[in-house]
Amino acid sequence: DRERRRESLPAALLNASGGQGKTSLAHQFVEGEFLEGYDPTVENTYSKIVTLGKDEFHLHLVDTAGQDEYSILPYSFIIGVHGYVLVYSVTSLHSFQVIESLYQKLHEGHGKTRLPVVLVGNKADLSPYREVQADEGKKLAESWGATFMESSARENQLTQGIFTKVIQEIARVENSYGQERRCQLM
Ligand SMILES: Nc1nc2c(ncn2[C@@H]2O[C@H](COP(=O)(O)OP(=O)(O)OP(=O)(O)O)[C@@H](O)[C@H]2O)c(=O)[nH]1
Repeated sequence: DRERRRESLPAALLNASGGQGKTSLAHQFVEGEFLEGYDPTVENTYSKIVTLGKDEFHLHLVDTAGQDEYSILPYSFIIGVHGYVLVYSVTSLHSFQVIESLYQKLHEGHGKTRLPVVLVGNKADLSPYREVQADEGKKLAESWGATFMESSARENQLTQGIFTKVIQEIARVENSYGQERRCQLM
C-alpha cells in the first residue's frame, strides 16, 4: 500500500486572442459555472485541488492573455511550466492555425522535448458554426503525441475532464510524480 501523493502542479492555459473560451473553461473548472460575457484576459491565476484516486494535486493554472501568430512567447510561459492546455474554438479555423504555431514555439522553447499537452477544441456546443472537424484536432494532437478533447465551457463534466487529463498527461510524459517535484501547467 503506497503513500498518498501530494503535489503542486503549475500549468498554463493558452489560446489565440479573441475569445476561444480559455477563461470560461478555467472558471467552469474552479467555480462550477459558465461565464456569458467576454472580457479579454490580461492574466489570471486559478488554483484547485484535484484528487485522482489516492493522490492529491494542487493545480495552479495561469490563464494567459490570448496570443496571435506574431506574438513572442514570454519566457514565463516556458520556465517552470510542466503542462499546457491549448485551446482553440471549433468555430474558428484561424484559432486552430494559431494553436499550431503556438505549439511550435512552446516545443522549441522547451528544447523540443516531449510536452504534456491537452489540445482542446472548445465551443463544441455551437455545431452549426463549426469550421474545424474533430478529426483535424485529433490528427494534430496525434502528431504531437498529445491528448485531444472537444469541450464546451457550458458543460461542467467535460471541463473537469480537461484538467484531469492534463495531470495524467504530465504523469504519462514524465512517468513518475515524485514526492518533491513541482510541476507547472499553463
Ligand atoms: N457557446 C459557447 N460559448 C463559449 C464557450 N466558451 C466560451 N464561450 C464564450 O466565448 C466568449 C469568450 O470566452 P473567454 O473564456 O473569455 O475567452 P478567452 O479564450 O479567455 O479569451 P481571451 O481573454 O481573449 O484570451 C465569452 O462570451 C464566453 O461566454 C463554449 O464552450 N460555448
